Amino acid sequence: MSEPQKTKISVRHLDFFYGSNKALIDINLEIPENQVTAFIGPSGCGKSTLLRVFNRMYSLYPGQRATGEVLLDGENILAPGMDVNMLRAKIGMVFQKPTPFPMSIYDNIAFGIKLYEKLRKVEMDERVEQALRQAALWEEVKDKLKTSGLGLSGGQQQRLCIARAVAVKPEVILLDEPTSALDPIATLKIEELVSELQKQFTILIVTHNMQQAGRVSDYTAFMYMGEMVEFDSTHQLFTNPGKKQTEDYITGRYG
Ligand SMILES: Nc1ncnc2c1ncn2[C@@H]1O[C@H](COP(=O)(O)OP(=O)(O)OP(=O)(O)O)[C@@H](O)[C@H]1O
Repeated sequence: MSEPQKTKISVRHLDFFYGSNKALIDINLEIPENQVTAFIGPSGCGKSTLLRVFNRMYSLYPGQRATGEVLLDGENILAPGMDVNMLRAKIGMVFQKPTPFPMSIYDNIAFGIKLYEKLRKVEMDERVEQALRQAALWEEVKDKLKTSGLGLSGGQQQRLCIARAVAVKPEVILLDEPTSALDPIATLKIEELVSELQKQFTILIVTHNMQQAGRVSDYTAFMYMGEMVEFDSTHQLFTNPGKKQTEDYITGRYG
């Protein structure tokens, strides 16, 4: 039943440094397209650092650097000539804490679109609606689009951030522990949404929660102390891990 997966992102011999501190060590990884890949591992193992490499978020900070290659559809995004703004249009990100802008629900979505496209009012209205529908938020907010995004509940705010990310039509969405600040019901909604969005996007999710990785992801990467210990289908990794370190972690022996 399984067809060969097309690779969306290839990571080759990636090292990452915070100043002289090496936080990622020779990471190699092939991330399949239109699948959900989860990154798990104990606190400090480098999950968020790796995620932030994929949209060059780190290059905003002096002293942080990555070496090696990260190929997005074959193009090295670490190359010095890479257009970082274009890259961030292709690779959107949602953070752990919901971070709506202090503006209306409508403008939260329109803001990002305006950075990349010039749309007429009707087109913009359509795009905002489409993004909110994709984030399963439209029905809850359609009558209050002009009110502040900050007035929404935490779970709604996180879906607004997801809407904001999908509105610019990215190819990849990075989710950095997107449910850790949410209650179980809001968490479930985001998890359902991830499954839905995977039809259109390649999704990478960092999570502390192994049950969540098991529920939402097709592939799982287990990291430990800056190294990629094991990468496999989620089913295989959780039922028959190839490495003792993975087994110890998923059976709760450390972490
Ligand atoms: N801004 C920074 N400056 C220096 N070192 C950092 C910085 N951010 C992270 N590190 C270090 O890099 C390593 C990896 O951190 P990272 O946040 O990627 O881990 P993580 O697996 O995402 O952890 P957690 O699950 O706790 O969020 C850790 O040793 C951390 O101390």
